[in-house]
Amino acid sequence: MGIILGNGNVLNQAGELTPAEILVEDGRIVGIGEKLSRDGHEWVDCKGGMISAGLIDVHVHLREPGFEHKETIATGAKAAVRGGFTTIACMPNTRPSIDSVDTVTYILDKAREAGLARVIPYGAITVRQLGKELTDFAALKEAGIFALTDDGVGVQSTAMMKKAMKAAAELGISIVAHCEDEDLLIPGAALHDGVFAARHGLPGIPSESESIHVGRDILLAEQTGVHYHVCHISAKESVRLVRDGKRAGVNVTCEVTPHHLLLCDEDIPDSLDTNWKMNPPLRSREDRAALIAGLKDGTIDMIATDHAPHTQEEKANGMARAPFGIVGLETAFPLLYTNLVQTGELTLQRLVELLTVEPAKAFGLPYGRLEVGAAADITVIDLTTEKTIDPTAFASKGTNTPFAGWACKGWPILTLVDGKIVHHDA
Ligand SMILES: NC(=O)N[C@@H](CC(=O)O)C(=O)O
Ligand SMILES: [Zn+2]
Repeated sequence: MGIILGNGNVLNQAGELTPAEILVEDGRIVGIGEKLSRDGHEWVDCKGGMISAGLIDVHVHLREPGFEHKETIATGAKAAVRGGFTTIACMPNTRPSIDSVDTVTYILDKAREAGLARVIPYGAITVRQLGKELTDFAALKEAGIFALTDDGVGVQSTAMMKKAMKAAAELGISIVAHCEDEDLLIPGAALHDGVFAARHGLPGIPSESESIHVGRDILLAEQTGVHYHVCHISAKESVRLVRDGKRAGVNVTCEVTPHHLLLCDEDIPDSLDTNWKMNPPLRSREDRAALIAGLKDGTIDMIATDHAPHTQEEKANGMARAPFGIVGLETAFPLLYTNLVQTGELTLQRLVELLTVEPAKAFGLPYGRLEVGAAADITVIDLTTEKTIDPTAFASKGTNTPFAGWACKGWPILTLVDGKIVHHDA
């Protein structure tokens, strides 16, 4: 006996929503049609919502092991499926960091126990993410990592990055980079080096601290032939470098976060609320415009949340000392749908692609498509009911978001992973 997702709509080739039912059996999509035979299957009402392939997020901080007070694999995976995400890749800046087979295995086991989203851990590029010594790439690959990254910090040494790319290319693993040149950082700087920081007399984080690494790494990727992916791109110069790299035939991809697409430094409240502090920082209005242009022309390949939960106590430490990061899994789709699709900036079809097939394509994942034969990773999204973002209702332990109180449409109501219902807002 299977499950029929009825009373829903799918995007057709032309990007229009058309009525469709989906039949799921044994973890796979086995039928898509306007009316399917009931045949004793369980029937689930999609209430007129959009049925899409499950969303994929390649940039999530789950905090376990080591920082379970901020998030656990179970709470993060719950937040993921509530946000419509069926596959998430989790970052290695845990304690211990994900630099050994044991830690990879620990995370995969915990994720299986939680039984919610697919969780695929990244492996660290360097031991303890200290930038000094490469981890055992072959062993990490064998253990099942998503890709390699030292996210949370940039790989400072150019020689180390080149060595990492060479080794990763040989093994067919992607190198994913948090681009940040620490030489250009001022201690305590928390916000973009732009109009807002200047108005408040605060030290700023310059755009070139990011773009210098982007440029350096694209040249190294060209040399080594590795697939190189830029995390949370934020500066217009970085977008330009990726665009040029792609034109030159370099195997470079990049992601952008919902917050960098929707906010800029001038939106930060004068109260200096630390829910507006994240790394990279919200940049200028022009940077934000360049990110949207990059999404439209294909320079930017995908959207990833950079879900980075921290406790309210930690965030209460003031702008200079509070940790960088905001949560994103439970608000990404409604925010993007309401503020980019409904405003006419992006089509619904493109938004869905940026969260499904595009990340799958870039990283060679067998997910992200709603088609017969595919794994039944499915998300149903209510495009009409408006609700206000309420952090107290999050499944995530983190409530650190600048979007509290925003009214949005586009809320995921049903999520299936491997044919199993893991979230149902009935
Ligand atoms: N993005 C953030 O602001 N913070 C991330 C680290 C990171 O992704 O660089 C975190 O781990 O909290
Ligand atoms: Zn990062």
